Amino acid sequence: MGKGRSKYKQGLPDPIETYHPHLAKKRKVDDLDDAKPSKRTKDDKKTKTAPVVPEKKKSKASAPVNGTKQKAAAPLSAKKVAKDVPSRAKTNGKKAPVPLESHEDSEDGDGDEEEWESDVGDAPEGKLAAMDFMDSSDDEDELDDDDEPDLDDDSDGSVFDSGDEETRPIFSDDDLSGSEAEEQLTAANIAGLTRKLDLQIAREAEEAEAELQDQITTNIGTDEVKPFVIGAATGSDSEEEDEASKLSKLTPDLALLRSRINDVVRVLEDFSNLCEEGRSRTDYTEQIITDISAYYGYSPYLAEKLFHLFSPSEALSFFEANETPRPLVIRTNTLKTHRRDLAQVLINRGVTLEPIGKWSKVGLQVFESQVPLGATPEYLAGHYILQAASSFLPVMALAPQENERCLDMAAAPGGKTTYMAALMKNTGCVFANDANKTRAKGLIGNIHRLGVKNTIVCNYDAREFPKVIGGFDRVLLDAPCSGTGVIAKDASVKTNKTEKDFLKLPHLQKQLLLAAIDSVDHNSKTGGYIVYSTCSVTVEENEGVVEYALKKRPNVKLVETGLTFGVEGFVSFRGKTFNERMKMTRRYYPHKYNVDGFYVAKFRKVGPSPVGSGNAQTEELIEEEVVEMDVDGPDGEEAEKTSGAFEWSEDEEDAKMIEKNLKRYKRKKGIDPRADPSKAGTKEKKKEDEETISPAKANGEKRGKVTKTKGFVKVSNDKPNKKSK
Ligand SMILES: C[S@@+](CC[C@H](N)C(=O)[O-])C[C@H]1O[C@@H](n2cnc3c(N)ncnc32)[C@H](O)[C@@H]1O
Repeated sequence: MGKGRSKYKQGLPDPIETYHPHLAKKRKVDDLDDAKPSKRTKDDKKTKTAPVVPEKKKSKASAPVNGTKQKAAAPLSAKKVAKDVPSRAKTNGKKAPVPLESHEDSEDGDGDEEEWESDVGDAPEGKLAAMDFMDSSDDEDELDDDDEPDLDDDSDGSVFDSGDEETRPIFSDDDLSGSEAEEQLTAANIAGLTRKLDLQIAREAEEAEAELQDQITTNIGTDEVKPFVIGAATGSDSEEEDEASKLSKLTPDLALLRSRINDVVRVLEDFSNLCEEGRSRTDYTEQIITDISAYYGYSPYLAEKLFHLFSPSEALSFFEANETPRPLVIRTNTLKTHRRDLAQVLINRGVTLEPIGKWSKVGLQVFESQVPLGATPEYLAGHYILQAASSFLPVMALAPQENERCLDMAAAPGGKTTYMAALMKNTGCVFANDANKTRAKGLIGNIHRLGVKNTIVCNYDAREFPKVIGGFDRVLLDAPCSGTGVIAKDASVKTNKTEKDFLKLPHLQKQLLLAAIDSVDHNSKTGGYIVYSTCSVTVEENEGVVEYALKKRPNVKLVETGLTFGVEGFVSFRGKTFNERMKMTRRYYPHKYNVDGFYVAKFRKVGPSPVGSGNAQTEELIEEEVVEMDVDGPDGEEAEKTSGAFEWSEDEEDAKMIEKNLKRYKRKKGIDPRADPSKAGTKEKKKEDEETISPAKANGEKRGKVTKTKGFVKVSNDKPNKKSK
């Protein structure tokens, strides 16, 4: 059976709210087994026979576990371990060409097409033409400047959970003619869904059994047991032990490592009761970061950065979720078909699928398929695109309207551009830009295949906007990023992102965001919005960038994204305080929603950009302003003042506030505030902050007086706007 014909089963995704160490321990070893049958006996045996901690170690702090004394696993040097021994992540064979993996990728992520190509290679002869449409984004080109971040590292695609069994979503009103059709569809799908349910029930039974076994063998759940998890303070008790310790550094016992990770989580979450005498929280935290780094194969630097985003148990859920692929999702191209029709055709071809959830009317989650989805006649005809569910979100937040003029600043390979065009029903105009020429070619391929007719592709460094062209109604900046949200898809992120990347990328992102803001027409009758998104979960690439933009451009304000789910953005993080409105931004996590990690922020431009802005690349970055805020910490008075300075709590206060801030800004820049006749904010149109993001509604929304496609004319930035609409 060729790869393309393999079944790629997709279990029903379960959002994991909280990590249960005692459950996961067993599951983890099973995962290892699944991935590498040859390891099965060994690991399995170890889990069942080895105690959580070896019994030899003698220490006052050790507590009896199942009648034995616990022994701490030797502390491991993560770097050493990562170098010398196969980590858990490496042993699970994720890099092996597993059909499930290749099908998990989506077209709007880097390198996705490469994997699909191999599928097509195995497809029947007549379908080989599919390669023409799919060889678009396997290129690894970078921007010319060596010092620029690696532009091709961003794998933007990710996919979304369709929801749990109880709340199985139904097809939306717009694409179902009636309940009869739905019934037919469900009946046709029933075999696949039943199989899926059976698998889930079996898995739950297995987990329950594992939990029972676990409690028997380790006494986890018995509160009196204090885990002894950190190496003895005085060092080893014997030579024999030293040897054992050395050996374990070379060949870490994954089950033991795992066990210690679980134990440390327990300690950190109930520190006063479970901590060992003389050990600080920092000791435990350092230990768990070292262990996570070794167990999952992350650089210690990144493991630490990611660990601190969550509570200890949630962090573990996050790392765990990164070990499993997200579900495969396709987006119906409503320019060519309806979701119901597409679903029916694909079901007839042997595809098991269902709508991804009530929040989307165009997404279908695929559980199983008899055919390569990148080579069906419907695919070739552009009836759908393989697209991560999380990739829908920024476009839904942007909510482009018919006849508007929109810019997608970093567009290749075009998953979001083509969705924008579909929401706009091929009216108005979308400028789809990407700095990478080769990737831009892939963008053109997708645009053609999906029948998009309102889009102009261009190839600029987006920091050159709005010098290239400005005055847009809406701008999407799906920024190049570190990809810490898509580790399940690209495990190389675990080790190849350095501290330097987390300085360079935010710098670029800030420049791009300023350019995005400056490219929007604040006088737009229907729009005036900017959406910033990344497939990264780090604060410096998200809230840090947004905060910077708010400070640099007091003429924008954060507004609700309109997205119906997602965790609120941080208003404070490890001593940094952000604008209060930051909670309007949305964070998405794999362990929480079974989507790739993502971030979405929406701004409304309420006044003109500062005179003289217009080339974000050359504009000086005022990092100090952000740093200034940090020093006082979250509760500092100064921080309050600073953050409040750019905050609009009441709409009616906007005009005054904007004017004041603009004057202050101009004075700071040495510009006479009276030189600019435009009164910031006074012409602000009355608009709802909360936009409806339902694509159907977006498509059907009442429009202003905008008529046809606006011409490809240079509109000077924020000058009294005379462009013809
Ligand atoms: C996250 S991907 C975009 C994915 C795309 N929005 C989609 O949905 O298919 C980021 C893109 O930014 C592009 N890029 C990087 N630096 C850029 C720059 N300075 N100007 C414009 N595009 C840039 C990269 O080539 C890459 O295609």
